[in-house]
Amino acid sequence: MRKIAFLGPEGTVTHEAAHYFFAGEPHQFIPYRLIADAVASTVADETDLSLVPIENTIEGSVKDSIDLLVHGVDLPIQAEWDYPSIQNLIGLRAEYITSSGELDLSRVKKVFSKDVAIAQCMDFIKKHLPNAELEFSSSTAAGVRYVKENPNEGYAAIGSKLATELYQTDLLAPNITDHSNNFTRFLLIGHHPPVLKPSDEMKTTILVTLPEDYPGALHQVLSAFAWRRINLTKIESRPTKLKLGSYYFYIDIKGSLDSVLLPGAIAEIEAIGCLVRVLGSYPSYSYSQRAVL
Ligand SMILES: O=C(O)C(=O)C[C@]1(C(=O)O)C=C[C@@H](O)C=C1
Repeated sequence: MRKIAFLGPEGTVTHEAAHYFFAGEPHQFIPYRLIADAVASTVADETDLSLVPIENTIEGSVKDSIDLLVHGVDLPIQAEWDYPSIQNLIGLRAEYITSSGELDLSRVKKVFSKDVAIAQCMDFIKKHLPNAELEFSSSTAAGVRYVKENPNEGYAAIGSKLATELYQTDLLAPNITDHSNNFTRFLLIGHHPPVLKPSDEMKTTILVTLPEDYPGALHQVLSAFAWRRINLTKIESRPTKLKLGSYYFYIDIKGSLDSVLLPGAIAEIEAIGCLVRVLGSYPSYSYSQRAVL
């Protein structure tokens, strides 16, 4: 049975996404306290693969995950998929019920959740939780578990429906993200390729470090893809962490590394002195597709 590492404890959005895409397959999902710990378990071969959030509709890139892929480890991307990130306000209902039987959210004193999840719900927080301090937890489910363990404090958490059930808490307000179309893209990384359904869409992710003192290098990189009509779906710069002002580019490309044109584009940008590292060439799945056979 394949072991899949994820950001725990049980009940995170990552855990929900893992269940959804591997439904019906006998996988063992193993929770870790941090994304870095999950990925380290895959590096150490204690788990076969790690599932990590990489990008969100509202918040953009999950920078910790990108930096891990780039600086921390050398694990190839095996697949990506999109999963709806539905956040809910969770707590112990009895704490917020007035004598007339109404739910009074102005009594919430503190809200716990992962930074990314709090950022996804800022409109709701501003409007409905005027007296709540915000406190980051290591994951959404860690926040929900903490609220359950600390009753009568006026605490609430932002997290998944799965966490509400697992930690026997109440849904104080469902679906509170700023936009209903809130998706998170997850990457499955590791050396052991999973058995997956073929997908109509393949993607390739590369890291490009530009040569120094080469004016217009980024323009040349982009034009190597443009004139071949290769579609870039994402380009993001991140610091190399080696020197102030030094960046690499994280580029998602539509298409497989086996396609006719992509190797030529990569060779062209290497020829001008760019360093290119391929992070993976893999199937991409939307929410309506499931990845297992
Ligand atoms: O904390 C969780 O529940 C996670 O799975 C992590 C994470 C993230 O950091 O992007 C994943 C998806 C959600 O958008 C919010 C949080």
